[in-house]
Amino acid sequence: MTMQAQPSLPLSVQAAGPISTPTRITELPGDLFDAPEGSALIHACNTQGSWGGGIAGTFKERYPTAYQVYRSHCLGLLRSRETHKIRDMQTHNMTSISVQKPLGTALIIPPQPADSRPGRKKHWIICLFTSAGYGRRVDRREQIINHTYAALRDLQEKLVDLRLDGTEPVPTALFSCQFNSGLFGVPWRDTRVALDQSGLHVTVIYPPGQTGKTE
Ligand SMILES: Nc1ncnc2c1ncn2[C@@H]1O[C@H](COP(=O)(O)OP(=O)(O)OC[C@H]2O[C@H](OP(=O)(O)O)[C@H](O)[C@@H]2O)[C@@H](O)[C@H]1O
Repeated sequence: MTMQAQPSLPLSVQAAGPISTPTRITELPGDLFDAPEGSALIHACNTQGSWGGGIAGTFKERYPTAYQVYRSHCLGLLRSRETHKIRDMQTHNMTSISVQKPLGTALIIPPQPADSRPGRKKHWIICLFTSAGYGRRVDRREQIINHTYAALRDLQEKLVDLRLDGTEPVPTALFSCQFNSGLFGVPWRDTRVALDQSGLHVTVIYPPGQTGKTE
């Protein structure tokens, strides 16, 4: 199945508009890896440098060089921490927490020449660092949601910088899976709210038979 990005909505990084702006998110059944050549595939990552199960395992198998870029990025930051301001889900007050880098950020990996295979499309890969741990050590749901908002803000800023830089090609469109909703155990509707509020134009692909949330 060949999927088209939202043709009337070229990739553009919009300032996060008011909540009432029309959603820029489309959900379609299919296979994320069928996304058009040159588009970016977004998935949720841990900060330990592991793409093990779930869709990450497929990313690792299809893009082994990109996986090494992701892993080196994580290992280089394992001893770095930074302070994040987050909203306490109970008191709704802003509070500061110390988190391990690169939690709450995005990593944009251009197509890696060594990952090219005959007949396979070249894709950018975007890692959203939404949980430090994985498996039994996965972060709590509210932490993952907080880091998702932060990582989407960081992605928006990095896409603006990429476009302003002008010396490098940019992803032709943004595609994602229903990230956080599998092994990270966060209901898709919660992540979808963060995605709606990010102001990004994203086509979300979900396996046929899994429910999407179409507008
Ligand atoms: N081809 C395809 N096309 C479209 N959608 C596809 C698909 N294949 C699967 N999906 C769906 O994509 C969503 C994400 O579900 P996932 O469980 O994979 O990821 P997640 O974001 O919840 O969690 C991240 C952690 O899981 C990983 O593995 P490890 O922890 O390392 O073992 C990472 O490394 C992180 O740590 C689910 O809706 C799947 O149905």
